[in-house]
Amino acid sequence: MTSPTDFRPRRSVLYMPGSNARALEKAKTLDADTLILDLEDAVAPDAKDSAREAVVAAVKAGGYGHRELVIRINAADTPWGAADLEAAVAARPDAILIPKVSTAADIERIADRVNAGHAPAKVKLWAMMETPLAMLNARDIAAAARNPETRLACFVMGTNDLAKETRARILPGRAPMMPWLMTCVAAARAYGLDIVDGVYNDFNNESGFAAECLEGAEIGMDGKTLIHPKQVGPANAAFSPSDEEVNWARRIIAEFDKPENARKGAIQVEGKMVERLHADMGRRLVALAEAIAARK
Ligand SMILES: CC(C)(COP(=O)(O)OP(=O)(O)OC[C@H]1O[C@@H](n2cnc3c(N)ncnc32)[C@H](O)[C@@H]1OP(=O)(O)O)[C@@H](O)C(=O)NCCC(=O)NCCSC(=O)C[C@H](O)C(=O)O
Ligand SMILES: [Mg+2]
Repeated sequence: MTSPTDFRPRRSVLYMPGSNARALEKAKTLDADTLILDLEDAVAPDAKDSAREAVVAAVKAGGYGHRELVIRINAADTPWGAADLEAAVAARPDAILIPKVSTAADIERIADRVNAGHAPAKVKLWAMMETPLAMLNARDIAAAARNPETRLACFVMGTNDLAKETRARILPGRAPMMPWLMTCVAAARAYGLDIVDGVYNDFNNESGFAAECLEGAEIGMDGKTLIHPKQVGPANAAFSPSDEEVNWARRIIAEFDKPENARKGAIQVEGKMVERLHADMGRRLVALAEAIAARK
């Protein structure tokens, strides 16, 4: 049986450059579920060291309320990777996001260093899925989560890097990317990971963004990574269960709870065939809705 505490909503996952003091402050007022304080691509090389200091200070100082805090570090093979990781471990965020993951060994190497730093178990590792090799190795990368010492908890799609590395185009409907998105959804679910969708760069295009959020929800994403505060509300709406869905789920659960249905695997509810798996899905949906409501 699930309970609301089993679900952490990750509908809106907002990136901000670690070098942008105003954004780090403003994020405390935004209704995002998760904040990614970025040290990687949003920060210019000259600003890497000061951004690292600012991000560590922000995480340690807190004030972000219910918002989950994630630090995205630079890759291990860059001049900043080692210092970023050490600083992130010391800051104790909810998660450290590793860019350009290509193999399970990439996760394991970082995990070894996080464990050596005696980070509490609550510090998870998230993996950016954004290289061609990661698409080919998605199952093996996700399977690393079978070992709790890897701390692996979530995939984050990096569609900009995927477009760069594969030369596939980012089009409305994302047909060229869909096989990779679905592969990563399947890999994540097979090993109990959450997964959040890639960013939508054209942040002033409200209808295009809404369509891509809907698409992400329909293919099974838990939420979407965002680049601008104006994307938070629409993402929260797109990835929240609707009242209609929650009420339907409650009706299915109630029918299966009736004594006369106790020994049945499939029943009719309001003219539709439902199975016990639909009651299981309904319980998850209700728990997610309750976790969202509890947040308010
Ligand atoms: C895109 C931006 C550079 C636009 O910034 P700006 O011109 O300042 O926008 P606005 O004037 O409209 O901003 C209005 C107010 O909102 C604050 N703001 C803006 N963006 C953020 C944010 N991300 N988080 C928090 N607050 C934000 C401004 O400070 C203004 O505040 P106020 O002073 O109160 O009016 C900018 O939005 C931006 O930098 N976005 C994030 C870019 C980023 O992080 N990119 C890297 C991650 S994406 C990526 O790497 C994906 C992946 O790896 C892949 O490969 O796909
Ligand atoms: Mg990227």
